[in-house]
Amino acid sequence: MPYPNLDRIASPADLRALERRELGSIAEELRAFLIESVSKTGGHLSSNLGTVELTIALHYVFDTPADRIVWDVGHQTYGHKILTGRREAMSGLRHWGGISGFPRRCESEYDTFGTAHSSTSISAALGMAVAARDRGDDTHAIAVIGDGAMSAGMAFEALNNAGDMEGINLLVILNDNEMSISPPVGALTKILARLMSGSTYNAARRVGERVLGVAPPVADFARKVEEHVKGMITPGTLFEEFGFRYYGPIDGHDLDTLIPTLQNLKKLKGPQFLHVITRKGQGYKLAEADPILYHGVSKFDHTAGIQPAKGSGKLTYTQVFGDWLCDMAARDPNVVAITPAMREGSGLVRFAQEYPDRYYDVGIAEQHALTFAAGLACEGLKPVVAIYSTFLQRAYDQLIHDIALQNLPVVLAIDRGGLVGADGATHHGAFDLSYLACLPNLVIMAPADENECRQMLYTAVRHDGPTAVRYPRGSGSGVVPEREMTALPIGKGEVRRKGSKIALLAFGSMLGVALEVGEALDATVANMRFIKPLDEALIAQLASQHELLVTLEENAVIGGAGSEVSRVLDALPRRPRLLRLGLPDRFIDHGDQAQLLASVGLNTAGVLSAIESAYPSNS
Ligand SMILES: Cc1ncc(C[n+]2csc(CCOP(=O)(O)OP(=O)(O)O)c2C)c(N)n1
Ligand SMILES: CC(=O)[C@@H](O)[C@H](O)COP(=O)(O)O
Ligand SMILES: [Mg+2]
Repeated sequence: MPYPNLDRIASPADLRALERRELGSIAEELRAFLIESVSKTGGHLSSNLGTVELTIALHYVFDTPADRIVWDVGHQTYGHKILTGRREAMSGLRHWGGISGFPRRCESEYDTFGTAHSSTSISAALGMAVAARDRGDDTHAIAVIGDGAMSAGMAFEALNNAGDMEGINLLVILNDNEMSISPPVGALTKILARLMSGSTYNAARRVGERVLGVAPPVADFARKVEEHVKGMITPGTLFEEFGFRYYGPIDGHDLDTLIPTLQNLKKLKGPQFLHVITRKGQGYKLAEADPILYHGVSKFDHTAGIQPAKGSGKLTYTQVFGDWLCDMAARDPNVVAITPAMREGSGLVRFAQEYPDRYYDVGIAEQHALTFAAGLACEGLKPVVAIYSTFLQRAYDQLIHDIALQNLPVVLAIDRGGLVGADGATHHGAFDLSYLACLPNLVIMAPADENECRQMLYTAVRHDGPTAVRYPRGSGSGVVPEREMTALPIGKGEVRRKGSKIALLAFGSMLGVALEVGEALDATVANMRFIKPLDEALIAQLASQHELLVTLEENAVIGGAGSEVSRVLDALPRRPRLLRLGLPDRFIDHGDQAQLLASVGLNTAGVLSAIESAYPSNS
């Protein structure tokens, strides 16, 4: 499809050289390009369609990159990437060697701050605004944050800090589309809904029209907005109480409102808060109708839209978890489930429908999710927190201080353990075994197949103390879980293949590779199952019978399961050689999961070659 207007934009400077009336056609083409491009690469679609006009308006009004735009989460930055010289690169979005799906400082000077985990934008923009003030320059820092991301404690910590700051050019733009990935939850959602409901929104729009229609000088703008918006329309909004001047809500798809509003706000000093209303999926009917389905997509035909998956016949680990949870809830009325805003991704849709009174979506609030679970556990409930490995990083102190230290029976169902693929470095579950293994009281399991996942979850819920079951993104080898649930003996692994000289100790997802390597080398293969407590007796037995032990894990090699095996070996009278294989000490980019595993040597060929180097066949 031709994009004659977009073709003229190689950078925001080209955009700023245009007449305002020309921007409408840029928006139209940008939106069409986004749909075409994302349908070929996959990626986050709904949020990007919703921020087309806002992106154009920001780069048109502000002097980027000197003025800093910090995009919260950053999943809505495709338009920004296209307008900042990366249109060609969109064909490699989220693919091996291609550009990231999130802003990255190393990718462009316009990417002022790396994001992907939510709710960091106000803090980062505040830091930039304070630095600019202290340098004595007049640049602006703008945080663009969604209504979902706004629910996190960190966003409010930043507001609290910023609202008390003198002389800063900070603008927070709340991009309110009344959606997180799924519908937003909590009291803030209700406050925002009140701000934009019926008479308030319409009255605000009329104020905007009057004020902007006469293009008043800035002081007049500020005074009128204060009189009308503050005095008449939204007395004492939450954000004003935090020390911000609140403006809006305004229509985030109307360039004729957005641009003069931003131009006026640019002239004001101090913390400003602009409430913008957008629609997730705007301009693509299918995404407007189902913004959840189009939040994050694989390649699809954009004319036909996303079709029901044909299905590989294999269950994903997420589905295994979701099915287990429903079965478990049917058996045990004390089981409750918690998600920090990841209902779909964590496999909780069915549970939410079948057990609405036992389902808690707490918003993007991982820290709270864990402490909330701890409170429930204190009262005899059996909370299961469904959480991605990468987002659990947010709640580390809560895990230590509120759960592990008090030995509370909270089950962590940790999804996306290991390399996740296209989301890349920000989202890989690369560290959980390292940061969990050092915690007293915690039992940590990693299933080697789908049935083991179900049985481990059951083992976890039966255990009277904190537990973690860590499983990867996607499906396993296709093992169908048994309906029967049987608790595993805690801290016991199993030998899956007997060989000689070399023993492979596989943790979780690495068992398949270990078995292939075992066949090739006639090596012993153990499915270790537990990272904590480790099966020390099994390790001692393998140590006594083999010359080389090889640990395999899809986790940072530093501090992971292999390190724990090493500690066990230290205590033995005879210590065989140990080769620890896992993720290297660097951040790993985006790409296809199998490609990424191969790139770090965690496929069969890579493991064979590492063993050959460490223990040449003739040695
Ligand atoms: C700390 C953290 N938790 C969860 C997520 C997963 N996540 C990505 S986008 C998103 C929804 C964000 O909603 P909002 O900020 O309103 O943006 P929208 O998708 O509506 O554009 C969530 C929960 C995340 N990126 N970071
Ligand atoms: C931006 C973000 O954090 C989520 O949308 C994430 O990309 C979802 O990942 P999954 O596709 O693995 O559920
Ligand atoms: Mg939103």
